[in-house]
Amino acid sequence: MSRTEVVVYANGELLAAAAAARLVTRIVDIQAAKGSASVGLTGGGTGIAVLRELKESSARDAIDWSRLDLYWGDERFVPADSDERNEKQAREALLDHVPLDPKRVYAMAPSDGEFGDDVDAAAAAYAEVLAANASADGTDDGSGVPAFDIMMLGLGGEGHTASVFPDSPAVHDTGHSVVAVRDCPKPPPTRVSLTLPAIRRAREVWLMTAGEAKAEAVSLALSGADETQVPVSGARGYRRTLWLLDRTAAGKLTKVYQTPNA
Ligand SMILES: O=C1O[C@H](COP(=O)(O)O)[C@@H](O)[C@H](O)[C@H]1O
Repeated sequence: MSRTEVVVYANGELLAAAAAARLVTRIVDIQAAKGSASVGLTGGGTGIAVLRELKESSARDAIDWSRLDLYWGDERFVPADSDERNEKQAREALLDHVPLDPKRVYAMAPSDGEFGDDVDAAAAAYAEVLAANASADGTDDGSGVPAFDIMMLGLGGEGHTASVFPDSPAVHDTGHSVVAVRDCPKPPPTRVSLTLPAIRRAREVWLMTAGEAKAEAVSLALSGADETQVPVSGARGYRRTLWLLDRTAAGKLTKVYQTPNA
């Protein structure tokens, strides 16, 4: 059975620090239980702030970084050295500072990588990586997507998550795990993204966001809005969906949620 939980923090800084602490605990518990853990990373302000907090935390040494598989929920299809790239931001914030096994860091291709500017090929290649890993780790249910332990995601004020935007081809795609995304309303316009069905292969989805601009989308998603109009509504973990919000992002919720020190 899947459960939804909402935790509200006083501000975005506290949210990022608390999410980083939560991530350490969860990864350590998962590694203790089954040897290794898999985590999907997100771009965006809050997602990168969480990684920065983790880098600064001495508790990060509790994680066995060599037994961690890292994926991305989406990537901006730009050159490898572009500051807009989610992977580059994640590396600077955390990944370059911890002893990861480079073979277990599964980045999506940049626009100057092995597939050149062919974004469809980049998406197809990532789908192949997911399928190979799902088969290797024994979690393939026929979808070709591993059962990620934790998928971290952000969201946009218009309701996008990963790079799945409202009423876009990606949100209507139920036949692929990874898609090329063009003409994004938010720049950069070309991206690679997991689809909603692939996201739902995660045991836990953590939706993390701060700011008043996100309040409407948060409220719509938690009221069960149609995922084709509010894609984040369809981002659910099959065991748990955890919303980590600051007070302003939670500002349009009518129900009272757990609010530590908020
Ligand atoms: O472009 C993106 O935006 C979203 C949300 O970012 P935010 O800065 O508004 O929090 C993010 O989830 C996604 O990974 C990223 O590519």
